[in-house]
Amino acid sequence: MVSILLRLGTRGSPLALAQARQTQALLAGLLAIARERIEIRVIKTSGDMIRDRPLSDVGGKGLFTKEIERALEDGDIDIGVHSCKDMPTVLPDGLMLAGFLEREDVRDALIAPGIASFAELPQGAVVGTAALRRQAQVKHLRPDLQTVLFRGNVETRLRKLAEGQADATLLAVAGLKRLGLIAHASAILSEEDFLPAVGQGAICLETRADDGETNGHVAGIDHRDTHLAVRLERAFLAVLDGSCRTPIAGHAVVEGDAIRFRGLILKPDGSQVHEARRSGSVADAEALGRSAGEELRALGGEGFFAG
Ligand SMILES: NCc1[nH]cc(CCC(=O)O)c1CC(=O)O
Repeated sequence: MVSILLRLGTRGSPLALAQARQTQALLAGLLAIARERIEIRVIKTSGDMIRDRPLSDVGGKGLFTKEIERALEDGDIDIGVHSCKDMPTVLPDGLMLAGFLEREDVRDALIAPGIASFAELPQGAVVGTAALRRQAQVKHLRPDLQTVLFRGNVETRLRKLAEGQADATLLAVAGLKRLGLIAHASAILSEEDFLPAVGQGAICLETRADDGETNGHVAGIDHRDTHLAVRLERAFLAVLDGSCRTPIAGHAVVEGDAIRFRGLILKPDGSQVHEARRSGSVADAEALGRSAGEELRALGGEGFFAG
């Protein structure tokens, strides 16, 4: 009988399971641990159960992570596998993000049957999206388009589109690829027009800070460039997300020891956008992120920030 060495906790959605299997394969491959010694445990989160409201109305961040973090704290699992995009900027005491898997494509895709590009969407077309960021970006580029709430996992949104609940939807390329559904994409949207959410396309591995053995394993599969980029992006987000109830986008790219970043805040109706850019050394990644966040916080002004 093989005794379990590592227990991975993940949501039960098909995407979350694909991410856990990818983590399991990397741990098995890079660390030469038998796959049977790495267990995947499915943990339902409140985000999976609340289906009918925008996540921003029910407390937003943390809904996909809280129950997994509790299992980590209770010692029921050793590693929480999360979409980095769904991860709050402040973690519970005693937990840490020990590593990141190599990032997938960070961009958003347009799914619109019979249409080949965003520009081709007819006047007044209806775009289904759950993310405030995507809604604001759609409205910024095309004030004539309508947006409707489109929640649920990737498969649910594709079904709603097929049922005619909207003319188009936007989904992360990363999720579509991991699910083998990228063929549904009508077009990949440019980062210039649709800057992704902080952490988009990256998988992060959360552990107990004092679990040296597990942290050693995770360090062995950690992807350096993804780790540095996401650290910058999350430092940027941390400056803004406490005070700012407005759409935020940001993406950092590492090249050797250099890192560059572009971040945005938008009004939810897309009528106004503020941008910050930074470049520097990877040694300063988090400081660069914070300073970009502070620049936007200072620019924000009326309409961007909650009282
Ligand atoms: N907000 C839901 C969510 N969280 C992570 C992904 C997949 C993309 C990723 O790994 O960043 C998605 C779906 C989507 O935005 O299309």
